[in-house]
Amino acid sequence: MTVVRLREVTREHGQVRALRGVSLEVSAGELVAVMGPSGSGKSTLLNLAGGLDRPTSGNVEIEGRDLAGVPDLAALRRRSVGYVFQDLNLIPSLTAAENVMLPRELDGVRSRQARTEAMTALAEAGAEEIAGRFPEELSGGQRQRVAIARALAGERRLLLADEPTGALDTATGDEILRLLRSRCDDAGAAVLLVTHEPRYAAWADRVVYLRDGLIAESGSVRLESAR
Ligand SMILES: Nc1ncnc2c1ncn2[C@@H]1O[C@H](COP(=O)(O)OP(=O)(O)OP(=O)(O)O)[C@@H](O)[C@H]1O
Repeated sequence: MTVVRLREVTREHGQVRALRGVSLEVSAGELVAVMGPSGSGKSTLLNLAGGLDRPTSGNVEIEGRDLAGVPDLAALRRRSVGYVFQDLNLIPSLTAAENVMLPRELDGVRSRQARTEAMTALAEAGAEEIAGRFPEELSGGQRQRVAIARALAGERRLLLADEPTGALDTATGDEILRLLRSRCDDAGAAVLLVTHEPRYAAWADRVVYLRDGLIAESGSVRLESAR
């Protein structure tokens, strides 16, 4: 089953053509790595795939729904899409658990259930013991785990991760990749992962290389030895 489908998507910012006609499908259970030089359009692609931005032309479907026809994109995003971006957007006045709960509560999930889900997701991300702490009390790696937990809570079908391993050490980066991978394998999520690191791309089923806003190359990987 296709979870996200982009058809001939372009995105222009004035004179800048960030994407120039990209078609891509990611199925349930599939992890696709997006690589390419700085400015090649990787973040733009992720933003469009998750409905955070709209294409100049072409269309994007999430779970069979064309986003152009969705009246409440924010609700669809909260329900179906988990994001882990580099600036993690954790809310400083909320604890780790409350940060994870917030999108679920906005979506109408009762507080008690949202908390249970948050604790499960934090445990999965290896961050259970910091549930009650505030972002400023956490290390970079711990904040990253909270952001991952927030993306995982509520069993969203599409996970978008823009360099989620950022400045983390290799062991923590590997752990995060293992987590994303198991979401694909065990829960049937579709994952789009932007990374500069071949080490992490090796966890993907497929790697898409962007260059100047176009897919320059696409191929399957299964470098078992890297895992
Ligand atoms: N809001 C914007 N306004 C103007 N230009 C933009 C905007 N967003 C992106 N661009 C331009 O679109 C192109 C693609 O940017 P994008 O951030 O998608 O690339 P990237 O591959 O993710 O880069 P990096 O690896 O540095 O994050 C770049 O030339 C960038 O300057």
